[in-house]
Amino acid sequence: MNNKEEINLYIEERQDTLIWMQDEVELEILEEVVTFILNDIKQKFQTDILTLRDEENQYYEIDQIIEFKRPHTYITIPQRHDVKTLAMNQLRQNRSIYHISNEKVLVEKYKGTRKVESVDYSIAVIKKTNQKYLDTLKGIFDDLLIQPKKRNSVTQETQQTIQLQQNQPESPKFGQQPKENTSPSWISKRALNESIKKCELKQLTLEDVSKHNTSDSAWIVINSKVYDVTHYLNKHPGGKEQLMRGVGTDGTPLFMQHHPWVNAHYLLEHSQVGFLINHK
Ligand code: HEM
Repeated sequence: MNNKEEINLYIEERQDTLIWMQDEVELEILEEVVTFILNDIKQKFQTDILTLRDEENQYYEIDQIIEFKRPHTYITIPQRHDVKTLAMNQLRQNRSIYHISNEKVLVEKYKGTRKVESVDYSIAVIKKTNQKYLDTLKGIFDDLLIQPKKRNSVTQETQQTIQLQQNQPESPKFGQQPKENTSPSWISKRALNESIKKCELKQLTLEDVSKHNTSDSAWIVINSKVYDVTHYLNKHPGGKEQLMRGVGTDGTPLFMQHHPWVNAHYLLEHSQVGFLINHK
């Protein structure tokens, strides 16, 4: 007998639940539906980059969520602290349930416990919408990046853009060296990430840092670099409370007092939000 499978995606007041019958729906279709939902989230929150993690704070790519059937995936947007991810046991106001088959998706939308909408999408429409989103993205990339030496065909380029989009951003675990990008591509994913990151790193004052002094948004300065350690708090080997002592401040002296041998930048490179500048 076949069982029901379920995946939940969470961001702010929103919960998207995918339900399908085990072994009846092709993985490729599930991936299209997850992509469809994530594209919608990207548009609503006006961002190109989403980060996906499970309850253990482990990072995932879209295809991995499906492959490993992560039941709960939390979506965050790097450096957007106005977008909160609610705790698991908190009720979400906006819930959509996607009942998926190989031909169509029935979406039921709820506000609280009240059902407000029920829509049918054919898989073809979902694929088309995803493709449209990619084309828009491709347009933006084309404007931004150096063109490939040889363009083979539109489909191949689109395929590469799919890879770029789905692999964004790189997903190392805290404390782990990110894997080198070895896949051939007309623009190195790493170079792209780095250029995006460089643009995003801000010049910050101690006053800016002091505003992020809670466990919901915890910034710390170590050696003139500002890191967002919100997600490292529960991973800090010395405990959350110890790390909180330095949050919102230049934590370099405390850091050096306890463990001058620890390479903070290696551990927190991907959580850097900027550089400390002297104000006045
Ligand atoms: C600035 C505020 C901080 C304080 C007060 C603090 C304090 C501590 C304390 C008391 C320990 C336990 C040492 C022991 O077990 O004997 C510890 C361990 C550790 N902390 Fe921190 N810490 C701070 C910031 C950080 C930051 C920003 C990082 C990292 C990126 C970090 C990474 C570590 C690591 C890796 C250990 C384990 C060290 C080892 O096993 O040798 N800490 N910390």
